[in-house]
Amino acid sequence: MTTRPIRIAPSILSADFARLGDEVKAIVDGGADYIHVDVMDGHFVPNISFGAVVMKAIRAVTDKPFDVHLMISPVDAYLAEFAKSGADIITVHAEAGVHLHRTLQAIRALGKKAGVALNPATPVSAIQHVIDDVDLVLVMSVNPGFGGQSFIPESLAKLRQAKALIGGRDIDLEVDGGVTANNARAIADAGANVFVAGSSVYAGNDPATYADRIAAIRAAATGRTA
Ligand SMILES: O=C(CO)[C@H](O)[C@H](O)COP(=O)(O)O
Ligand SMILES: [Fe+2]
Repeated sequence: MTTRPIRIAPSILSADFARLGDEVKAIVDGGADYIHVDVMDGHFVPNISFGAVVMKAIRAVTDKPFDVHLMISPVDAYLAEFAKSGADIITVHAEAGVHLHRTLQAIRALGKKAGVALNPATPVSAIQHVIDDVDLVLVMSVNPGFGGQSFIPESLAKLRQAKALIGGRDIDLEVDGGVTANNARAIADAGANVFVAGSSVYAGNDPATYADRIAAIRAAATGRTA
């Protein structure tokens, strides 16, 4: 199991968008460590979500770090806008452009933490030569584009490989897709320390349930009983 602090990052993709500010506040009150913001362009992934304008509007609700997952290609032209609109961690996909090294440097030059995401079919070796240019590695455990999908079991082996590549570096290992209290222990054992959870936190959109769901994932990930 990882020795890095466990962070729970609920994805607002499954929030009730008609009450988005309240939904963000509710997960903060429920114990979220990060706010995971899924930006989809209808080109890199087959779905469109929202952009920097919406993210900026919810930035005022909390001081918690915004963990922004950009499923955009090409992405470089949008980095400054997301940085200015309140992102703390900006994660781009390794598959989204041919100049990944330049993109990661651009994120750091904006004063933000740089993350790199891997689709399920992309090998860990794709980021071997940029590992010293990132603050976070995101292993997609579903094909990106939609919330509510099932965790791909092969992701556990991939997380172990990513953890081995990270070694002793100061880099977070994030898992995204199909994360629940039932698989969080195995995921933590594979080396992840940042857990994105959309539908398993927001299902039913009842704010009264969020704290228990976040606590259950955290307890499973840390090996405690909820
Ligand atoms: O990046 C994503 C999808 O592309 C989402 O962050 C992810 O799917 C979270 O949703 P869920 O926990 O419901 O799987
Ligand atoms: Fe995501």
